[in-house]
Amino acid sequence: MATQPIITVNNLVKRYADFTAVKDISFEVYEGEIFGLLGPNGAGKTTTLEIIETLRDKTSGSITVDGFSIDTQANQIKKRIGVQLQAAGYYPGLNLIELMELFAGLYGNRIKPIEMLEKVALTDKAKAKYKDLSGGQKQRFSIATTLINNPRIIFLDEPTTGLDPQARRNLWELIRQIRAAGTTVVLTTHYMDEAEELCDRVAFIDGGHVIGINTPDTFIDQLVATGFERKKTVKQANLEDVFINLTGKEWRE
Ligand SMILES: Nc1ncnc2c1ncn2[C@@H]1O[C@H](COP(=O)(O)OP(=O)(O)OP(=O)(O)O)[C@@H](O)[C@H]1O
Repeated sequence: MATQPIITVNNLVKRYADFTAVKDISFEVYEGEIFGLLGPNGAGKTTTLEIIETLRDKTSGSITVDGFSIDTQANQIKKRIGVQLQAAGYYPGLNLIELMELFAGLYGNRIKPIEMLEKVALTDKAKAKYKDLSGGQKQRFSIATTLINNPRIIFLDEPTTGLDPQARRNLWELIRQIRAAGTTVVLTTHYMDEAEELCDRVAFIDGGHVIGINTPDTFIDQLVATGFERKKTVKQANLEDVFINLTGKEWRE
């Protein structure tokens, strides 16, 4: 695993009126990794992501993305990152191919929409409207839109929330494929099994502070070394294993 930083956040602070949501946080994301931002509701994850994505102003601190400063080179950063567009921007009258063409036009990029849909296994829905997709398909389409500008880094905010077990696992595979194709992935999630399975490193954010940053394995080993013992599981499987065993691993939508 390369440890070349592609995102560097130094002493980031974000105040909303008299409330400080992000309190002097610093971290690096390495090129080629899947990096998770974890933490309770309201911890400051989305605020931090949106500042890095150039969608929100910071109060103070410095950020570089792929070598470009957010203060002076935001346009360069925008060209190099992929951000999930809000579903509200998905014009209801257009099908997936037409939406892809529209977004590509906004980026000034020439892409083959069908190839983008192929990347996320949605070619058979090419003529469908976004509103008619299942939850998993909507997430995949949304991820496809992040890839239009062939970005160096993509940002995914809770990409598997609300998905069934098959769709979650298949989305993990899709995210791994995107990483394998050379794109760095930064995501937030409230699912710790997802972070453990998918992320190379995670940062825990709480109350606007980074309270820990490491690989999932190192965090777990450190906790175990303190004498922590999980209540012993006597069962060799859990209900999710039953679910997958009964209903299979394929996309179900
Ligand atoms: N535009 C805003 N104006 C005022 N306060 C805001 C604004 N946006 C976010 N906040 C506050 O900043 C804090 C951090 O919010 P943020 O959305 O970054 O948290 P989060 O970690 O992403 O939470 P969640 O896990 O619930 O998505 C919260 O207390 C939130 O209410």
